[in-house]
Amino acid sequence: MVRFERLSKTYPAYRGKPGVNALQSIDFAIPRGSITGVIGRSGAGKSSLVRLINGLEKPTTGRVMVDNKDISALTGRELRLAQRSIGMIFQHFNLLSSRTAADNIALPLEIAGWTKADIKARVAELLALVGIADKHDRYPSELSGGQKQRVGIARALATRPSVLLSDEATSALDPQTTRAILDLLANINRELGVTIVLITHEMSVVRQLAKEVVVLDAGHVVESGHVADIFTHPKHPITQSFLAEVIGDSLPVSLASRIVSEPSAGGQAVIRVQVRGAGAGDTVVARLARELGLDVALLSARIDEIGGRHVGSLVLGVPGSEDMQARVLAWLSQYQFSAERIGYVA
Ligand SMILES: Nc1ncnc2c1ncn2[C@@H]1O[C@H](COP(=O)(O)OP(=O)(O)OP(=O)(O)O)[C@@H](O)[C@H]1O
Repeated sequence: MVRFERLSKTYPAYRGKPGVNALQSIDFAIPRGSITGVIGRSGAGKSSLVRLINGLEKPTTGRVMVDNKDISALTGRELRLAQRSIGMIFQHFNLLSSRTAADNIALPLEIAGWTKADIKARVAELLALVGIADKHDRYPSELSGGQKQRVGIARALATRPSVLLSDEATSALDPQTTRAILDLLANINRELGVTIVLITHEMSVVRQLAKEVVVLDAGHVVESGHVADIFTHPKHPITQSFLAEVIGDSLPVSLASRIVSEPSAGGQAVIRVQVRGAGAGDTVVARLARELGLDVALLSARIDEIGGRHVGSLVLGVPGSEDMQARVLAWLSQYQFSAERIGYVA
């Protein structure tokens, strides 16, 4: 497990540039064997957090515990030994171009002083684990992005770490390859019990893989918890904006271009309804139409299922008077739907 205890990190002023409070009052634990997403925008402090976990940076105050060892207090040989229990994968893979896939994977084992025979057996095992046994003798330039990341994952797991840090590991990959790599990480977590810390700026990555999520903004943890809870009840505006990106709260262009701010005779009000909860969106349109005796149009809908709960939004076209629209909003609010009128269409 990884635990941050009242941690802060300040980079001192340098050559006329002011000091930076990169992380402040960081206090949370990443449970052993979990897959935890750490999400934040550029500059939120994600890379600083990674460097603190693997001991490349020292905290200004507080400490980082990895497997009950205070990594921030270790130096020299002790630190290098502790770092063997923390594997790391990177956005740009960081493979040595002069070494084959097998030799890249062997590198940490050579550094750890394994025998040639042990290295050979372990490398074969790792290549099979990541699904590229046939790429043993290939150089990085002969591999696709996904295959390079598989080599990166095998190398990170070589010394049997208890924690795997993934720093934007799928950011350079296409969506299909991203999914395959995230599936591989899920299998590794399940089979080896490795704790995975997913550092990312993409909520879609968190949604696919993580069970827990920590939202970082300007050096602070602004929200954390189970992914399904955060997706269904995001509290902080930064979390809401991440969610809007993945659950498609933005309107289709064809609809957005028709929306105007003033009603017109015979037109409809456009009402957006947030859907957050178990099966919440299933019957809302039918019930609304039936109970209020109204022809409600479904202009757009996007609903995902996350952790067994429905998350997304419906955009309804509601005909009739101001008074009728107010009744619709009141009806939705009575059933705990968050809804707003975003304009009108003719
Ligand atoms: N070595 C350093 N010296 C001075 N300031 C730094 C250093 N590293 C990071 N910072 C500053 O600390 C803050 C947090 O940076 P960090 O790289 O941890 O964020 P990030 O979330 O990883 O961003 P990105 O996704 O862009 O890499 C930023 O304001 C950054 O400019």
